[in-house]
Amino acid sequence: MLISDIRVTPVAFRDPPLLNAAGVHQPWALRTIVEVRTDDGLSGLGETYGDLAHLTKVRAAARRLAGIDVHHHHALYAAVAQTIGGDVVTDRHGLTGVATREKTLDRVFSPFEVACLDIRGKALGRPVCDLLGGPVRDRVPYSAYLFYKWAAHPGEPADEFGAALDADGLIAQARMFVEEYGFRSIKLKGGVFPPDVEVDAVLALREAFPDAALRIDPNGAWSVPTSIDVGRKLAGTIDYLEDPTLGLAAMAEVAARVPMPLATNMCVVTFEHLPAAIRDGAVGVLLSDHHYWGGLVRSTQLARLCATFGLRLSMHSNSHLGISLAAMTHLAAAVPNLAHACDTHTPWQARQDVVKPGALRFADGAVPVPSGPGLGVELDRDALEAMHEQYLACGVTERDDTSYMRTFQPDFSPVRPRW
Ligand SMILES: O=C([O-])C(=O)C[C@H](O)[C@@H](O)C(=O)[O-]
Repeated sequence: MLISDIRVTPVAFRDPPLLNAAGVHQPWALRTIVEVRTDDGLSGLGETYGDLAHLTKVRAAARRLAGIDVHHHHALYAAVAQTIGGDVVTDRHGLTGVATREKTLDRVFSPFEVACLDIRGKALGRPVCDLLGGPVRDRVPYSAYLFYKWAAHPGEPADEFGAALDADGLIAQARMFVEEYGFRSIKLKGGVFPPDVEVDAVLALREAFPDAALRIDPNGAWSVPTSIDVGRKLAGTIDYLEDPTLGLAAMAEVAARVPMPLATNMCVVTFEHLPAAIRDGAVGVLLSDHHYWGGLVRSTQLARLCATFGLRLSMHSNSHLGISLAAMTHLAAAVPNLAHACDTHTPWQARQDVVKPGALRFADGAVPVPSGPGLGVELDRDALEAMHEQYLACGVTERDDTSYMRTFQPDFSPVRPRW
């Protein structure tokens, strides 16, 4: 089963005006859809980030992968590595060289790996989770993801979500998602308003949803003292405090002084970051994400390392479509030590998708693992074309707007803590 052809299609879809520590979501979210075809007529799907810098790397890699056997994960990884180059630079977390290169490589490799697993599953007539060790759960719990939100992007008509700029607005937003999707876990994207306002919002959510698992994530917007203060005020209220502050050293300082574990998708984003994080006790919960941990197989390896070193595991998400939701669900189904409901942006994004409806649905806050072969989702080619047209027309693409990219890539950092 040799790769014969790869099609890379950037798409854009409407994104509501969600507020976070780095600013506001743009009217358009960008993604890249990867279709891998083999010489024996099978095809598989992958999905990844859509900013121009990343898309350019994905396109360059796609040109080099013809002739590789879809079973040969290591050969695929090596071929993608050749297209990435070997720049050694310091990343924003002060870690050098290998980590930065590996981070780029893993991000570019991921959609190709997922597409190859989709093909291998289809060839065997088995779901992708069977290729990852088999399911340990047949439905994957997800979390409602609350954002402070403006009613509409400037100049645009109001959307169906409405505004949420205070505790009452967030509670209404949570009710909407809990009623429609059955979520039992709720995450608040914070770092927008003064910390005490956000503490009060979380306490209000606790009162409104006494049985829900709660978490808050300000994406590093708080100083060490503020993070400690917030952590202490939320003792007994949240399951974990996600990325309260920036960098491993600051996280370790906070972790030693708050009663709940700290979680991250910002200061541990590649395997090279793990030793120092474990040594310093900076993190208690790791948010995995196959889009940047190098695909599904490497994410199961990460899960094993977390089990070995006593880190709990949750799952991060960015604005995404159904191919990613399917991949996330297969991965989560096959990871025994996943301890928390996974993040997803689907409720914000489900109005338009590149996959045909039906295979993915939420029931009681969870997505049943698709049972069809491979990822179990089918490309809607008309929708793909329409969303590609939107990409060409939306104007974000030519700017390669990095502030836009920062909002959607998992390890963006505000320059310094804001509060
Ligand atoms: O930690 C997180 O959940 C994220 O970084 C996810 C997104 O980037 C989120 O902040 C967003 O959508 O703006």
